[in-house]
Amino acid sequence: MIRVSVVGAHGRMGSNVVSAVNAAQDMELVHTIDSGDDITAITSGNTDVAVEFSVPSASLDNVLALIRNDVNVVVGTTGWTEDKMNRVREELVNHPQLSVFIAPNFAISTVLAEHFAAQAARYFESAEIIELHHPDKVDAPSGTALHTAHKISAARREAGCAPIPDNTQSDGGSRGQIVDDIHVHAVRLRGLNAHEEILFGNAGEQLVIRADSFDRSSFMPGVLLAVRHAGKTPGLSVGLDNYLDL
Ligand SMILES: NC(=O)C1=CN([C@@H]2O[C@H](COP(=O)(O)OP(=O)(O)OC[C@H]3O[C@@H](n4cnc5c(N)ncnc54)[C@H](OP(=O)(O)O)[C@@H]3O)[C@@H](O)[C@H]2O)C=CC1
Ligand SMILES: O=C(O)C1=N[C@H](C(=O)O)C[C@H](O)C1
Repeated sequence: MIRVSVVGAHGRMGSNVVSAVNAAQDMELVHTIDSGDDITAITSGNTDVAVEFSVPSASLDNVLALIRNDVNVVVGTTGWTEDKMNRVREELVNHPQLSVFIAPNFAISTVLAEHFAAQAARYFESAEIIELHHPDKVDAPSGTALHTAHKISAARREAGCAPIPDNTQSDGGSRGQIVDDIHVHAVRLRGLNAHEEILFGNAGEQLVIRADSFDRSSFMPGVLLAVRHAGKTPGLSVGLDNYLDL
């Protein structure tokens, strides 16, 4: 049995993870932790893998505390910068057997959309991203959109693409945030869950790649897959595509 603890367990994602772990034949739920609880209760003595879905401002400290207690971590929380990931890498030097896995998105539809977008990126003059989410989300743009923008940009750089054309002369904020040269637009609308559209354009043609997570159950197979991989590839890794034969 894989012993699993959940951080952010009462949240929208954490509560789904608790149910998914309870339903998995090969997993046993140990600790459930939220804000105000003592995360150091999660140790290698009681837990093989901690799943962390909290808030961007707390996630790094939670992950560092779990590493110090020799626990593998699967992270779904957003807000990961290169600086924060470097802190994790530093901490892992003293725990070389551990794995920390961060996934900007655990839904297969979105992981594939991002993969296909990276493949398409070099064939188009223009690329923009629209992400659409429920209005209770605290961060914008989404972690997924940031990750997708970086992947598209990397693919375009590698292919030597020309800069994306844009003759905007004045912008009151309506052109979105520029992330690694890609314009990213965020919509917050009651009724939505998590959605992403990647738009590519050439003269006379357009390709739209769209992924829709209508329900948080869409993230659970990816979370369980990551839990089952935990500890097998020591160090920090990012993205569910690491575990898919793409
Ligand atoms: N990677 C992916 O596939 C997905 C990622 N996400 C991301 O996951 C994160 C959580 O989203 P969501 O579940 O909707 O958010 P919620 O606000 O519903 O849940 C957050 C939970 O974290 C808890 N929490 C807050 N601070 C701490 C802390 N210091 N230590 C431990 N727990 C804490 C909260 O507890 P309390 O209420 O007591 O403060 C709450 O239970 C977000 O960053 C979101 O973007 C979401 C969906 C999919
Ligand atoms: O907050 C959410 O809901 C989601 N957050 C993640 C993100 O910011 O990319 C993943 C998914 O889009 C749902």
